[in-house]
Amino acid sequence: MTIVACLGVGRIGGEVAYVSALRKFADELVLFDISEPLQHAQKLDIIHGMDIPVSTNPADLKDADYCIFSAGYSRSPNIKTRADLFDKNLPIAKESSELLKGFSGKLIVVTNPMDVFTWYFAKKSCLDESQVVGFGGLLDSRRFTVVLRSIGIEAEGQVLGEHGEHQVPLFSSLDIDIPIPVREEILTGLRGSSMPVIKGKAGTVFGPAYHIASMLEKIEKGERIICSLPANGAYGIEGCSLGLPAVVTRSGAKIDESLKFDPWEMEKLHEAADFLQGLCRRV
Ligand SMILES: NC(=O)c1ccc[n+]([C@@H]2O[C@H](COP(=O)([O-])OP(=O)(O)OC[C@H]3O[C@@H](n4cnc5c(N)ncnc54)[C@H](O)[C@@H]3O)[C@@H](O)[C@H]2O)c1
Ligand SMILES: O=C(O)C[C@H](O)C(=O)O
Repeated sequence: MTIVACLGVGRIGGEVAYVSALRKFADELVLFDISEPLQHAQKLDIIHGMDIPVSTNPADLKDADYCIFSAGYSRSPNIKTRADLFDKNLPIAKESSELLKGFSGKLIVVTNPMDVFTWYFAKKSCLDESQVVGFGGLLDSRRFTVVLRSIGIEAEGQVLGEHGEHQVPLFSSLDIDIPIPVREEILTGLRGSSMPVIKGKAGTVFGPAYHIASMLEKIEKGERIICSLPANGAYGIEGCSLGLPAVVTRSGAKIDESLKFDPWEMEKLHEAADFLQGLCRRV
């Protein structure tokens, strides 16, 4: 029996609840949002579709196996980067950590800037670091796969680093050599890949929700994923959480340190770490 909770049930939380019920991953849902009418509407909309117990009692959050943290502000077209949401979403993360007292499941951090809030919950909240993992790398990797396919390269893209401007697509693992100027051009495209969705429908929904639900399933199976974790010295990085390959289970996570980076990738990864260390110091 698996209980999935969503803390913040706007676009992302609502869709993840729906998709994880639809995929029969969740046997029970707990929905919490600061907006009571929205929370009620999301519950009704789900149970009008399928038979699944849905609690809206915040006291039930602590009994969930997985809690998706998706409360807070999202980007509008005039908010340039995810990092620009830091000041507005930090108080929401702090408030939410109060609601998570006694929670012993796995927290999946989605709210942006996601890597920084992963660090916050892992290092500064009432939770144990082993309970916390950030979502973003699987989505960025899929976007990279889509771009590679559009230029005739059939490969599964992998994107590490920040879920944001300092993302690091891995080119050296591809069968084909991609020159630096082309890499930079692709990277610029990847940085902007969610904006047409935000402009067209106010926020990304299906892509993230699909991959968050997949991530829960991969955690259950102990499959390798790309996710945000405090690096704690991996690849020579300290003082921040960022996207790395890892095997994550309910009880912990093991970063896969076997990847080999070329100099361009290594430089980008350390730029991501430098940037995120600055923000993580502020939590
Ligand atoms: N990591 C990723 O890949 C990824 C993908 C998509 C969105 N996001 C981020 O996820 C967050 C949510 O995005 P969204 O599109 O669902 O936004 P949204 O505005 O649709 O939903 C956010 C919800 O949070 C609620 N909320 C605000 N303060 C709260 C509090 N203190 N307690 C409980 N609920 C509270 C709001 O009422 C709202 O319903 C944003 O920060 C967005 O940037 C991240
Ligand atoms: O781009 C955003 O602001 C939303 C989210 O982080 C995404 O990548 O879809």
